[in-house]
Amino acid sequence: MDRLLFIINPVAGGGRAGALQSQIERTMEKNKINYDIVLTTRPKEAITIAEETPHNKVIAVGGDGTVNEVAKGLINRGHGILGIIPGGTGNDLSRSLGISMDPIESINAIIQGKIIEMDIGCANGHKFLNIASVGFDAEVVKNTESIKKKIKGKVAYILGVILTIISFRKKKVTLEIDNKICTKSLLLLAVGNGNYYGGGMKILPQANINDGYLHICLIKDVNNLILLTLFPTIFKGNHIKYKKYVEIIKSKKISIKSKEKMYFNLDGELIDGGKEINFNLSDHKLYVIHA
Ligand SMILES: Nc1ncnc2c1ncn2[C@@H]1O[C@H](COP(=O)(O)OP(=O)(O)OP(=O)(O)O)[C@@H](O)[C@H]1O
Repeated sequence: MDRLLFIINPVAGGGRAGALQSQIERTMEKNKINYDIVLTTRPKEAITIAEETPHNKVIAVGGDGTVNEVAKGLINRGHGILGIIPGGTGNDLSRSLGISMDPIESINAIIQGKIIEMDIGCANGHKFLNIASVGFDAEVVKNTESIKKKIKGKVAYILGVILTIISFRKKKVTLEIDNKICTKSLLLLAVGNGNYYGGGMKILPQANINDGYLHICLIKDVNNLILLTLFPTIFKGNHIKYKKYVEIIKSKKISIKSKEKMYFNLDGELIDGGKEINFNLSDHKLYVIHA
């Protein structure tokens, strides 16, 4: 078996990922697997570590932020296999890959090493693995970022959602999906390969990480009362039953244009998209260890 590299973010999940180190060491030694461990010391360091290491299998131990950084390093490098031991707050990509939240099971999945070739999405040229979105939820990310400076954890997400419901203004946009053009008043547009975002919300229940399509959820302009009814149903993916407000599509290419500047959420990171955002699939794939 290849020598494994575990990149542990000691602050992810409020220290939960750091606490997994001894369990990883014990399991690797018991199974006589060669491994190395490195602990990140600052944000974004995992990108450089993954990009420059000679190890073929690189395991991210942390939350979605850590996983994205390790994936970015491997994509920049052009080869390598990503493994994940969930240790963060959200762990949305792990959920989409069916990786267990139980450390014993996720470490065992690394040892078994079943590999899947994962699609990589692009939004205005920025690569993403899980979900990119525009509208209400991108605004939630923006509001949650400022709240997180004062309050950590799930409470920050909940407060971010409440603040966004109060302040959000819906957007009139022009969409082009598979060469069909339409104008819509939009609450949100989510595009992706994974199913979950925002710490466990099943926004794209139909998405598949390796089917060669981008999956799209379009939620039309609704009033706050319907939004409050619809919102809780997203956690289990039941929002798709509300066909009057929710449209589910799959496509290879989609673009969104607006008269106003738009921000988009790219796997949890907020990016200025200008007045036009183009989504497509990259020609490259990422090898990932799954459950
Ligand atoms: N040693 C470190 N000190 C501070 N931040 C770090 C360190 N190492 C990595 N980071 C940063 O920690 C951030 C959060 O990591 P991650 O998403 O994996 O954990 P999380 O607990 O799920 O976080 P969040 O709740 O913010 O989503 C990442 O953006 C990463 O760049």
